[in-house]
Amino acid sequence: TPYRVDVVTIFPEYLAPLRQSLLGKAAERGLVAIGVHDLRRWTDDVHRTVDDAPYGGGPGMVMRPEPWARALEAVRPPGTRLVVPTPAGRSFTQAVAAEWAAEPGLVFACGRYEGIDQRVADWAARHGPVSEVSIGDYVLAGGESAVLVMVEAVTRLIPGVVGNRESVEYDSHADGLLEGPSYTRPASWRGLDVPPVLLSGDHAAIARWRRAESLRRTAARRPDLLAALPEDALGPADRAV
Ligand SMILES: N#Cc1c(-c2ccc3cc[nH]c3c2)n[nH]c1N
Repeated sequence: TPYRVDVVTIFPEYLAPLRQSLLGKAAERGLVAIGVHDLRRWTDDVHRTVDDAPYGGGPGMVMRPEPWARALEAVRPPGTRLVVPTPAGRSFTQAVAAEWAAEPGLVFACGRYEGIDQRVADWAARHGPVSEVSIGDYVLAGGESAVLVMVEAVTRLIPGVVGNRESVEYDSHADGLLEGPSYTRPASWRGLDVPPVLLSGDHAAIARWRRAESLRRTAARRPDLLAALPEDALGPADRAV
């Protein structure tokens, strides 16, 4: 059975890229099934109202709970994880993507305005797991871009979606570190040469070099990742770096 992704949004056309390329092919091959649903389908007034003023005052509008509850009752298979993108969420990481890729599917609730009435997530938690997550420390105008990011990160981990399995395992963040630099032909280009070890054919030396480059780059660009590594992640050879 395909990995099922459903997205509820007031901008369904924003999710059109989900039908392109990698994901489009995976959908054609029956590995992934994607549904995009317009929240306004579940409104009950002639104006198809989805928002209202915030209790307690403050700027902007808040998304009303009732259309969301009707939409999720129609779209969400019981027990399926509901993902709510929000700048106030827990961090979405490669580890979270891997966890979700092992589940049967996901339902995404895309907020707009100042967000969705909190009672929607609270109510939804009675019918299955709910994850309020953020894709980074910057502010977007809505959840749709975050959904595109998370759907890509999760579905590429589903077996068969990415042809070359190895490229998934050797990703940055797959082992908690950043991947090192990559090179291809020509060996010398505009006065810049490929590191000789990569042309040596000595696979043990190449593996050592790549590990050292990965550690060096991680220490330089993301020391937070290095600090977060489990105790036994760095071997004796790594300490030499
Ligand atoms: N995920 C995530 C987000 C958002 C986000 C998510 C949903 C809404 C709804 C209105 N504004 C939003 C911003 N901003 N920055 C992130 N990393």
